Amino acid sequence: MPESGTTEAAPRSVGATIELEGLTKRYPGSDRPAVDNVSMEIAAGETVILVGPSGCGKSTTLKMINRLIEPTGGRIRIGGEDVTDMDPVKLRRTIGYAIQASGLFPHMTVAQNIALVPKMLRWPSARVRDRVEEMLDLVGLDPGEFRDRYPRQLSGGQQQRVGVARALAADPPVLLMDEPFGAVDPITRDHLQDELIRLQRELHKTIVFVTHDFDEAIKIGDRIAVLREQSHIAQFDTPEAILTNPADDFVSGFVGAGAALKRLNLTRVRDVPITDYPTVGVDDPLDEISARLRSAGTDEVLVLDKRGRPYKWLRRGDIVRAQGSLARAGVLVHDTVTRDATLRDALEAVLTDNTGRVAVTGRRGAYEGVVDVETLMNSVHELLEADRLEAREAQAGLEEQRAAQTHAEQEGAHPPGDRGEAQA
Ligand SMILES: Nc1ncnc2c1ncn2[C@@H]1O[C@H](COP(=O)(O)OP(=O)(O)OP(=O)(O)O)[C@@H](O)[C@H]1O
Repeated sequence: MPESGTTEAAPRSVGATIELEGLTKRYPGSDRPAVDNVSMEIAAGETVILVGPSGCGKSTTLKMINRLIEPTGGRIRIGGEDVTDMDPVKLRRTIGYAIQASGLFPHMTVAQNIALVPKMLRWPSARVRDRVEEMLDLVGLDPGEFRDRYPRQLSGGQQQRVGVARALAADPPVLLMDEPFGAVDPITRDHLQDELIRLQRELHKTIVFVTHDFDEAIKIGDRIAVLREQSHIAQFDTPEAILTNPADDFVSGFVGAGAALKRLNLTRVRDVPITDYPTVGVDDPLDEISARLRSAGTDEVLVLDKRGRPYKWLRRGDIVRAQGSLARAGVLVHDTVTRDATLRDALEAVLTDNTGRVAVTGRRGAYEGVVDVETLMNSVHELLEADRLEAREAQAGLEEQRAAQTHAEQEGAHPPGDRGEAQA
């Protein structure tokens, strides 16, 4: 089992291995198992995504890992320890669990929700309090603002963040996530995905994540298990391998059309040049802003709010029309990306804001730079070019093989039924 470190206020346990061996679930009254004989090894600190069509058994597989559903056959080992027969309540205190629509208790405050498992584990109250603050900070919510709110006073995305904070509160080595971002709008969903990637870079938990969204799987997963009925594994590999080399028609069908464009999901904003852009503060005097615009050499500046977050794009003409106040001038920033966002997110943001660039933000949404549309287009071209080259090579290989086969057949060197391999 992983060490939980010292007994200080902020213990850090990293991920543990998960081994599923012949795991099977037969629901009473069904003539065939919902999950049939699944074996899988997940490394410590790895993020593994289970994807597959509705009803294929993803959730059942996931819930057997923390024994919310009792397996009818097979074994589960976590950190090398067989937990198949362990007290399920004890087991669940060592495994974080986050679900769609956050699963928060409505009559408890945010702080009480997050404190739930640490309290059950009888942590001293000062440590619980510190932990709640730390967790809220970790998921990008200001503790002062959110600690005492009730779930109904939060947006869907904020609820989901609290759900993740709660799942991580007792510092479990393993985190199970069942379509955690399934119920939020696409932009919030992208941001939550980015945050999970950032968190995981800090925390190194072992994460098993269920989704039926293949794009989400590509973005988040170190490896993806594509499942068919009864959780039979069609392919278990890295996103790159599944996109470029799907094991069979079922997997290609699941990967879907536009595999080249989907590769945009594999490149992150951090992988392309992020450049500086002229900025001004929302409280700066108008004449200073004008001077900044003149000296900037661009015909636009980015206005940051009091906390340094992108707020508005402001053009030269806007200042003239502003008549002394910025309130009605400029165009609000609708979408931003973090360094963990994919190029696809960035392209979408550029298209949403229609300014030719997107602002890149860091912790708590603070401005860090921009990525412009040319940079994005260059990367798209490079990706597509690489795909074309690969396709051309594959085609050339195929033609060579066929030519050799035709040649061999013409020579009549093969008895009937022989598939005609090329002769050396
Ligand atoms: N409690 C239950 N009793 C009987 N059958 C069940 C039960 N829960 C799930 N099933 C069946 O087991 C199969 C797998 O269900 P499961 O929820 O694991 O699938 P899933 O892949 O997570 O689906 P979805 O993507 O739609 O959530 C389905 O055929 C479902 O109808």
